[in-house]
Amino acid sequence: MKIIVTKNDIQGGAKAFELFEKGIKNGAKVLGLATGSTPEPLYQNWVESDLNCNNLISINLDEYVGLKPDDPQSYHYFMQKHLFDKKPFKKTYVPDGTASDVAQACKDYDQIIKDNPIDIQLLGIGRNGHIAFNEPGTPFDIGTHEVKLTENTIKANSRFFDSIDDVPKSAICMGTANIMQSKSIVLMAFGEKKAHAVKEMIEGPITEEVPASILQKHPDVTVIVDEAAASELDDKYKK
Ligand SMILES: N[C@@H]1[C@@H](O)[C@H](O)[C@@H](COP(=O)(O)O)O[C@@H]1O
Repeated sequence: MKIIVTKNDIQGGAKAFELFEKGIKNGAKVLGLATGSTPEPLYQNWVESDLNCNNLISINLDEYVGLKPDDPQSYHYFMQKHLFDKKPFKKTYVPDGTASDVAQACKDYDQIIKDNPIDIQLLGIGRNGHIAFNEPGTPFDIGTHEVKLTENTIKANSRFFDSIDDVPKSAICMGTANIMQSKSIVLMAFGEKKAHAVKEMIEGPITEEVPASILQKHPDVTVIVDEAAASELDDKYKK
């Protein structure tokens, strides 16, 4: 894993954008994209840039079950607002949280990923080490699936909702196996609340209890962390 430590999230977002821009200029066509507060500085750099996205395909990691695309808390809405409205892509995919047959929607999403292998996958990380919504204990070898969100995640994500009761209880999300098939991965983490998860991901054992730890096995991962998120890391990673 390549670790880049930046002063803060603004610099981290700029660095992540540099990596995406370079990758796209070198031929990356399919991007795996993520939501949450972490990628916002990246998307801000993106929309302010002159990067043309007309030939790009995006495949998002996850979506809440039950939220319509025009629901302001949905990940569809987030992506439109932060990126796609300002930078139109050739095609964008986000899991269908309103599908009547969720199992079929998951299979369809696996097929989309198979047909469009991801060149660069963007990830954030949850405080418990989750990636996308792959919670601790999720098998490493599964594809897109419906996941019941843990109380920790519901609590952490309730900051985006009026009340904790409004947070959906489940989501459709790419599996760890889908993520590991991406050619390259850029993971961003900012703030001291992520410091422990970052340490476990990089220095801890590879275990399904820390979903992000599987990334130690991927040949091309860049981790962009600010000083706060890097604070628990061994000094040798901070150079
Ligand atoms: N499904 C998302 C993840 O993809 C994201 O990485 C995580 C962290 O969110 P944030 O970046 O807001 O800390 O939150 C959610 O659970």
